[in-house]
Amino acid sequence: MNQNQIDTLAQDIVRLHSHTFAPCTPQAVPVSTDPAPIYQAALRACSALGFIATDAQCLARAWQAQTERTGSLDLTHWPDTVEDFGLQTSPTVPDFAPCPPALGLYAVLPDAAWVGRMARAGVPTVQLRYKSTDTAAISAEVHAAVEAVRGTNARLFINDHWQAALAAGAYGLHLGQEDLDAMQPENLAQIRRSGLRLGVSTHGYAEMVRAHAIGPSYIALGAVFPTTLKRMTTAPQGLARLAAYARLMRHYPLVAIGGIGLEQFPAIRATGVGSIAVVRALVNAPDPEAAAAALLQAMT
Ligand SMILES: Cc1ncc(COP(=O)(O)OP(=O)(O)O)c(N)n1
Ligand SMILES: Cc1ncsc1CCOP(=O)(O)O
Ligand SMILES: [Mg+2]
Repeated sequence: MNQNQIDTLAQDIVRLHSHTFAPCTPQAVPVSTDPAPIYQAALRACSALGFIATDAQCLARAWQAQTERTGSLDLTHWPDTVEDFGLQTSPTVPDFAPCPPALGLYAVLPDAAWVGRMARAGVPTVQLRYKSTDTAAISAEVHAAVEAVRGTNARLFINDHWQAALAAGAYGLHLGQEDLDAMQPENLAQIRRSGLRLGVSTHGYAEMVRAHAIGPSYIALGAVFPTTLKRMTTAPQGLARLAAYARLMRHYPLVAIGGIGLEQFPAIRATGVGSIAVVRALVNAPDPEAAAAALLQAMT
């Protein structure tokens, strides 16, 4: 295939998928040494469709693998098969304790008092997201959160503080990509052996590939919409990408997060994710219990 044919192929992929991923902010095409024409065309197309370099590279490999696996180039079929992303259907390492496939409404909360309040309001999955570097304060808040959900049906995940989560006997732990960077393989192995469930944040294809290699209990996908609560290094993913990610990661319990309120619930649910995580929709609500009831209703 010559350069003109590769360019035409790239344009065809963009033409067929730009309506799905619009609006797109084209990204620079990453330098690549892979000479395969499908890879080259897909790399250009995915960059034009707004995927950041690492994600465009993952997608280009997947387009190439999909074509080799099926024996034909189907430009209409956006890659959605884990094997085409170089992943096995079941991860080998370390494979964490399972959690239910649908975690339902997931409240991410700033302290143990909020955790108890939302657990008593019937929210099935709650997270203590207590930002502090004071080890004693962290330990006290995590223990208080574990106590706060006692007698309710809520599953409690602890954000960031894995040692405290282990010590307090929480249901699970949530880690982001930077948290994973700071972990030793032995730390992850210890968490897995303890039976603590692990949720991992992802913001695109490359991070999903990384998460899959760890084999977490669930995968969080975000930020779907702009959020004021966290400085994100990636652009909001939007509904179309969320749907594509949800198709690829369908074997995992999935959690959508970021800028989601009651109004967005139907569209998010339609992507197939079994859980929606919110912060402001609950903690900024004039009546958080009433807001929880409405969000719970929208989850069913
Ligand atoms: C359910 C869920 N998804 C994503 C996050 C974000 O985690 P992380 O990227 O580590 O950022 P911080 O929350 O630690 O600021 C989350 N907490 N929960
Ligand atoms: C912690 C976190 N991680 C990704 S978005 C986010 C904050 C979500 O808050 P909100 O639901 O208020 O947008
Ligand atoms: Mg974190």
